[in-house]
Amino acid sequence: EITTTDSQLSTNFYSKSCPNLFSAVKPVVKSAINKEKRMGASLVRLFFHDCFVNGCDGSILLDDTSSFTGEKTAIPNRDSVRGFEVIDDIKSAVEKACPGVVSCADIVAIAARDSTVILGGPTWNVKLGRRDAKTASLSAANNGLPPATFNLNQLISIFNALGLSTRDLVALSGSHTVGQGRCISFRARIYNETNIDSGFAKTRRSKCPSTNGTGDNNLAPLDLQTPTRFDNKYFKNLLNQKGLLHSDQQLFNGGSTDSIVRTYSNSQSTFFSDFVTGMIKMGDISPLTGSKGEIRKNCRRVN
Ligand code: HEM
Ligand SMILES: [Ca+2]
Ligand SMILES: [Ca+2]
Repeated sequence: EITTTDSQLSTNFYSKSCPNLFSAVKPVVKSAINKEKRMGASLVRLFFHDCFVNGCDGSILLDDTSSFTGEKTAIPNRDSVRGFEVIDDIKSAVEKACPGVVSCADIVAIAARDSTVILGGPTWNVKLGRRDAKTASLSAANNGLPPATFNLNQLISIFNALGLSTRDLVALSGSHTVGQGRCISFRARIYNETNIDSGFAKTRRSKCPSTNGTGDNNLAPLDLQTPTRFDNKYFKNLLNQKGLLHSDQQLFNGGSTDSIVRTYSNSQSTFFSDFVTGMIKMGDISPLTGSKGEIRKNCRRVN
């Protein structure tokens, strides 16, 4: 099932209605990353976790209320996805510049791009014109986001179902060149798997106890070399069996994606160019356009 449209999104969507949009967003992203480098990674991930669940519609931003359960408590998101306060700060700046015009879904897309650039990655023109969902789905978030336990075929399938290719899967996974994972996400890998560098496993075990429930939230960098720099070191790690997540190492484990990982490890520019292609395709997943959805006033609730 292909859910991407050759969308009605366009890079100049707000050029008349909000000419200063990009200059309103960027300094807020910049100052958030200056405060905490990891936030850049968190904002890139927020875009992924929005787009994979009913499309890039800002659904992930909706807070739970007494009468509504959104996506924030889904297993892949709870105690893990972050950056909501930064999105609020960006929204405030954007509302000041152009009240009632720019969707929260588009703000997430721009923040992901700006974060990538600030951390040293490639730039691209962000397609815009998404509108905000009036609903969110806990079950869709639980079912639509890939867990780190997936094998290569499962990863390929979940990406293909959204119109993203195997090459997009590998390129987009390259965003694990930045950010952190919790012990609970990589415990089984560092204790039970054999396709892992033994010294690397030993280092990671020192802060991630083997007992379930102990140290679950202890963090480790997804890229052991340059965790705050957007580069191709993640792929070099995979060649050395130093992927932190099971799903990372699946991309270089004797299967069909080995050659793509090798290509990216040898050519950062090829990685960057495929990453941009992947981010634009991911951003095209079933947007709400025209009169669908709304422009939220507050990204955390429907109007
Ligand atoms: C291919 C399937 C993927 C799986 C199984 C996966 C899984 C994960 C897991 C388990 C974590 C650590 C979460 C935690 O322990 O709290 C993580 C972090 C992260 N993921 Fe993925 N991911 C995938 C694809 C992607 C994609 C496509 C992107 C973006 C385009 C992305 C961006 C990130 C970033 C930047 C972080 C670090 C976030 C932070 O430090 O706050 N991931 N991912
Ligand atoms: Ca969504
Ligand atoms: Ca890196």
